[in-house]
Amino acid sequence: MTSSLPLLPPNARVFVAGHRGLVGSAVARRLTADGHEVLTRGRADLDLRDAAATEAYLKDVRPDAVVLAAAKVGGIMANSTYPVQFLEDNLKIQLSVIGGAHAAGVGRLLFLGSSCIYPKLAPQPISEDALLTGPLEPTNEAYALAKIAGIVQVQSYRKQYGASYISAMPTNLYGPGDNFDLETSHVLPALIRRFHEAAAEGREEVTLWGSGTPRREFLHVDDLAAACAVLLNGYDGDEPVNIGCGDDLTIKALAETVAEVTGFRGRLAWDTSKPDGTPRKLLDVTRLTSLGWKPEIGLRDGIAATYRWWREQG
Ligand SMILES: NC(=O)C1=CN([C@@H]2O[C@H](COP(=O)(O)OP(=O)(O)OC[C@H]3O[C@@H](n4cnc5c(N)ncnc54)[C@H](OP(=O)(O)O)[C@@H]3O)[C@@H](O)[C@H]2O)C=CC1
Ligand SMILES: C[C@H]1O[C@H](OP(=O)(O)OP(=O)(O)OC[C@H]2O[C@@H](n3cnc4c(=O)[nH]c(N)nc43)[C@H](O)[C@@H]2O)[C@@H](O)[C@@H](O)C1=O
Repeated sequence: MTSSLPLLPPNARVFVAGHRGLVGSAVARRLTADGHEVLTRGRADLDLRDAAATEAYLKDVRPDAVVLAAAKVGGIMANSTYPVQFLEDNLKIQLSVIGGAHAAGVGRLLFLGSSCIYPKLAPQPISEDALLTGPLEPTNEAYALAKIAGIVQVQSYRKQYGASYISAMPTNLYGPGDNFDLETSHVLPALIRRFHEAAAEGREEVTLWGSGTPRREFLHVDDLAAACAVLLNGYDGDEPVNIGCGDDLTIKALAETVAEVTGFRGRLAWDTSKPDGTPRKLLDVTRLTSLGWKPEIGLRDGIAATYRWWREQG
């Protein structure tokens, strides 16, 4: 269901959970630019796995809306190495924040899931109704199940209490504020770092994970934040909404683009002892684009801007 009314009032007070992360920081920038007041709380002051503390905080500040961008997040190796934390931390954060928002009378909430919630071999591009139609990708099953529970939690608050809570499923994201740790990061920041360091050290070969054949769709986080604003203002339906750019490429093609941007001229090698993950997960974004959103940052420009940002961090 869509609405012609702005579902988020002007100058709304919005609690962005996870405001220091890739997504939360971009959403906070966007909402601030749109004239809203962004409320934040660092993890040292509020561990969002603590349901009582989270509810007390939300009852104290009583925001008009909540964006749930706090989560235990990581790339393929982190997901497959630490399934306990990816399952339990995410379930706890979701129970605390979504339940706490309802207890505090918060009228509007946006929950962020991920494209990995869909079956490993879902038909491409993946539409929202592919959810729960087949087995999940094993490297991120624990994380995906936690996120699926979050979607059902949102739908349950809608059904039982009429809450105006919604879910969005972003594709692979990148941009300023990303995690560049080689063990835990997603592929795009890992490639930027690997190629930058190899070029700086004059190395002739860089080894990447897997076979290079899986396909991924990448969206700049500022485009994601714009999509979140569109959804907060104009979408109030039970079904999650996919957020992606509508185009994908192989990891090998991504690597060639990142190598070009970072000035690495050497060879690529592939460590096939590392997992490939799902072969493809291109999202069908018809539902979102029908609300008037479209991506504005092309992949090469986005990678170049992210590379500049990362170098500026020292
Ligand atoms: N990155 C991606 O490619 C994609 C991300 N998403 C979704 O977007 C959302 C945000 O991801 P992203 O920004 O990339 O992740 P980040 O790791 O960059 O940010 C996560 C944020 O959550 C906070 N956080 C984690 N655990 C707790 C806790 N127990 N208490 C308080 N704060 C906590 C972190 O705090 P601190 O800074 O203190 O660590 C951090 O600010 C997630 O739901 C993720 O599933 C979906 C698809 C793709
Ligand atoms: C957003 C999404 O992110 C994760 O799923 P993923 O897309 O499979 O993750 P990824 O970005 O880590 O890898 C993408 C591809 O790239 C290859 N690859 C090559 N070289 C490196 C490398 O150096 N690092 C990494 N991380 N990957 C590499 C890697 O082998 C894989 O084939 C899940 O957390 C999932 O839960 C989720 O939601």
